[in-house]
Amino acid sequence: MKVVVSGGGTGGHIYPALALINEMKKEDQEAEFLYIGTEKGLEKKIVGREGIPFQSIEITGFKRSISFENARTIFRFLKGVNESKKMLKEYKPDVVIGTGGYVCGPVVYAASKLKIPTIIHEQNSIPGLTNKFLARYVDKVAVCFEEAKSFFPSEKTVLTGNPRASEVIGVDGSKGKASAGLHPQKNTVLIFGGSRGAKAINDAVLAMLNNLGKREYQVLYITGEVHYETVMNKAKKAGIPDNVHIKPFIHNMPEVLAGVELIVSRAGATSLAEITALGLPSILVPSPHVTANHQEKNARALSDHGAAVLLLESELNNDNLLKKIDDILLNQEELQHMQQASRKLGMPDAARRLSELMRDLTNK
Ligand SMILES: CC(=O)N[C@H]1[C@@H](OP(=O)(O)OP(=O)(O)OC[C@H]2O[C@@H](n3ccc(=O)[nH]c3=O)[C@H](O)[C@@H]2O)O[C@H](CO)[C@@H](O)[C@@H]1O
Repeated sequence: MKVVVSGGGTGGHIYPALALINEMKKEDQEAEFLYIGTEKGLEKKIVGREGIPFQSIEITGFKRSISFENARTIFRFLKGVNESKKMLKEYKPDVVIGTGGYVCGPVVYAASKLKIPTIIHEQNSIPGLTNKFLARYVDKVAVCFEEAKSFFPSEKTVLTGNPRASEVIGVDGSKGKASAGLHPQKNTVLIFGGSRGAKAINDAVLAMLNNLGKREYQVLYITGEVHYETVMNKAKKAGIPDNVHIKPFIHNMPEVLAGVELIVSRAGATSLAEITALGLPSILVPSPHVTANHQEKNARALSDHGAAVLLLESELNNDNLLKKIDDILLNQEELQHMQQASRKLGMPDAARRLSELMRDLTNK
């Protein structure tokens, strides 16, 4: 089977695509893949590391106001459709899947016009612009939240979950701890702001560095590549405690997640799929800068069930973040209670479900 995968911009769209590819490779060693992304998104670097053939098109997102830039975006979309058609005619895939981000717009649209079977995968509880646009052209829509179903035509929409959930299961967490230089036995809180980092979380962590140093537990703190230098300069001035480990980005996230006890993060849908698959408690600070405030809705799907504590960015500061970490990590009963609630929401067989949907569509 030949598969074209397209999705990009941020990790939340790329890692599910890679997890699906890994599952399909396990099921069918002959399966072949082509990833279509952009040069500018995180996908070029991340997909490149996996040794998956990668081709790029040029595309940008729509601005909310009518502008000259939008006219250029429409021009780039049409150009992207033509480029995609050429790539698809040459590669001749059996199926094309889009996992979100602007780039999959022209790729999946072109595939549907060429009558190639198409699927989109929507990770969030509220869909993004590109998937809303593509929904009418594709054969199937795979979603991860019950709530997302209402945005798509019911006859083609299927709840599969996020394939990245399957990827974190059965992984050796002690390897993750060792790779990050962490103590093997100490309880650990992992703090990160999605795949690109978040300034609001970084500011709160920098302000509590000193107090974190007084704790028995240890901290793995991921700043996001673009924030790393600034954070390190400030952290060095404040003094970095021995139990706090700071990194720009982590490439073996499944191993690391499997080794920690508590998460502090944004509420990106792919991170949440990983967290619930592992039954990890979390403190979620949804980004207020996303379409239709979808991260808050994602976060509430966990906090309403006692699996996570919701902390709005408007209320975030070093004192209440540290207190919430202490309340969970230093209270075994609360920790276990949240672990159970989180695990109940996990969909660890998502990769198989999505892969099955792809096969059904191609009859292979
Ligand atoms: C600002 C924005 O538009 N964010 C969106 C983006 O978030 P973002 O890209 O931040 O997505 P998620 O938090 O859902 O996923 C991040 C992914 O990156 C991985 N990771 C993260 C840090 C790291 O150092 N190493 C690493 O591998 C995580 O394990 C996870 O697999 O896509 C999500 C999924 O559609 C959406 O819900 C988010 O709203």
